[in-house]
Amino acid sequence: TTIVGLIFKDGVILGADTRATEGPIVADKNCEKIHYMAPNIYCCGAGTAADTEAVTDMVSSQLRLHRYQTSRDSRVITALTLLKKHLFSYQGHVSAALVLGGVDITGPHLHTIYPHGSTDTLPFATMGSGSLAAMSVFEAKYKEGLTRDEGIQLVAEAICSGIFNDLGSGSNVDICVITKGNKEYLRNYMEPNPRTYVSSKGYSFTKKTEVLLTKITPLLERVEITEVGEAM
Ligand SMILES: C#CCCCC(=O)N[C@@H](Cc1ccccc1)C(=O)N[C@@H](CC(C)C)B(O)O
Repeated sequence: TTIVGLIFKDGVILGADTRATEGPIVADKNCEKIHYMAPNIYCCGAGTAADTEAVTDMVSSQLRLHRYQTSRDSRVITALTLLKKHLFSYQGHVSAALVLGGVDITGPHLHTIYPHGSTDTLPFATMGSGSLAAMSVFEAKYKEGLTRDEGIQLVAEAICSGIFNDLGSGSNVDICVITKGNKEYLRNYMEPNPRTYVSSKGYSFTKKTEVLLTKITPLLERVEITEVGEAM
């Protein structure tokens, strides 16, 4: 996974790739890693898919109940505290590495949360197996006061760095733009790895191959079963 976040002029932008793996196998080519926490708060997840899904769902529900109790919009710090206390209590056994971002009455906020429960607050952040590739892009190009388009561009470039240089990341780029009173979830903002069109007409072989096949087929018909169940 490659997940990122940055603070720009008007708020926060989150980004993620869409690959889920099981060892060397791609288990899902287009999964969603940017989770809804509250109308103004989203969270990217890396690590064990089940853990990132479950922990963000749980805290999202807690935030919703808290909004009813307080009659107020959720704050990013509330989500941060609920997430880190839960992860810390499980001593790192819940393998969720998160990039939490949102805009509340106190302004824009971006945090990283590690599986053991430690957190950091930064103007730009990356997590997952592709985090080093993505961070190299931010270290080279991030600056304060980025416009919405500049921010989206930089997030997309950082995610693409993970997609093309980390085998644990791949497929598409998802982006989420959060500003005061507004959010845009851009699912599959980029699809830089389209599947090349597979001919529906089947395959055609060169003349030579056909000749070879006509020679081999009669031989195959003469294969005898030497022992029960054993074919030569
Ligand atoms: C779909 C499906 C099965 C997903 C299995 C599954 O959690 N894969 C993990 C890697 C992993 C972790 C621990 C044990 C085994 C396999 C994975 O792809 N994590 C990505 C993020 C999640 C949200 C998709 B990323 O961090 O690479």
